[in-house]
Amino acid sequence: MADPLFPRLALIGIGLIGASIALAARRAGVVGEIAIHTRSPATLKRAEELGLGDVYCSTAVEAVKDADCVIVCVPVGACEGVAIEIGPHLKTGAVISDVGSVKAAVIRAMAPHLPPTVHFIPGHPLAGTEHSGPDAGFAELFQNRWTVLTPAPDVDSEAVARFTAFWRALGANVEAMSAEHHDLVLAITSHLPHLIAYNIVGTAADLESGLRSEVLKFSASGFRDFTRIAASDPTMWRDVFLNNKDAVLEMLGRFNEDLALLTRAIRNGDGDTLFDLFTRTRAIRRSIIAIGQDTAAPDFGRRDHKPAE
Ligand SMILES: NC(=O)c1ccc[n+]([C@@H]2O[C@H](COP(=O)([O-])OP(=O)(O)OC[C@H]3O[C@@H](n4cnc5c(N)ncnc54)[C@H](O)[C@@H]3O)[C@@H](O)[C@H]2O)c1
Ligand SMILES: O=C(O)C(=O)C[C@]1(C(=O)O)C=C[C@@H](O)C=C1
Repeated sequence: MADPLFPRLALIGIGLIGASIALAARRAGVVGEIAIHTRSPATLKRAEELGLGDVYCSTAVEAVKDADCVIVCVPVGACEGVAIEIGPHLKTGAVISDVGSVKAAVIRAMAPHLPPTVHFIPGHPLAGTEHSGPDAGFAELFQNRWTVLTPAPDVDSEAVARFTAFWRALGANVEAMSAEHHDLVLAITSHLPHLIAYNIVGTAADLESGLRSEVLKFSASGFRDFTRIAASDPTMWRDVFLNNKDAVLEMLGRFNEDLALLTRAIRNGDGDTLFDLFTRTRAIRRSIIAIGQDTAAPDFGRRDHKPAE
């Protein structure tokens, strides 16, 4: 059997994403030993019961010792604390990454605490569900989905190639781009949709009780899809909005302008405006399905969007 890409992989945080990485990496045979640390002892015990790793560590320092690759799988707001803790204990030449849904803020928070002897390759798998915790993980999560990497331009290309190969072995398609571009694209494709879902479900929940019970009773349609998204982890999404503020506000501004136009069209009985928009959006959905990416990333076509080595 070929040598593993990383003899020791350390996962810090073992929820939906950490557990899915553990299962997928094990199945792909790309790692030797998997060391796991997570904040709560109960979750660490559960990870052990599920057989997600080989070594279960009560501290992050213990988990990263001699690790060739460390992936931090915690909420965005917890990344800085983890970097402070593990920074002095990282193996020379190790790849250090994360899976945070926001990139620029995570890089600002982590980079100052990492030694120059490691290769920092931030990442974001564009795959997930509304579930969290280690029981939610599954090996197929990354299959045919995008993972975006946002290494600084001067990061060692061999390390980037090795980490790209790791994600590809987990079934992902890999793209590299700048952290700022990532954050702008994800603001419209992921963060705003979640904000809209949280808001519409909140609006329904605030209706007077008679109407609210009707909403719940008849929610077998579009509203139900929103409730799935709005069931996503509150800590994770609080951190996303606190850490991608500018890009989300930019997209929210555009969204509100477009919503005002639709509001006016409805008030004025302007059916053409409504029909034209709905025709355009239906075509977008059909083109996404036609290229077989209804579960993958949208078009990132911009100058700083380049395939990973
Ligand atoms: N859920 C998704 O759909 C999704 C998709 C892609 C990326 N992400 C990103 O992945 C990261 C993890 O998300 P998740 O869905 O796996 O969350 P999760 O809640 O399922 O798991 C997070 C884990 O991190 C642990 N943790 C929290 N703070 C910690 C700390 N300081 N030290 C050690 N462990 C700590 C928690 O105990 C938990 O086990 C987030 O940054 C999120 O933005 C999530
Ligand atoms: O499918 C879902 O439930 C998701 O919300 C996954 C989703 C997304 O918005 O597409 C959520 C956040 C992540 O950062 C990446 C993926």
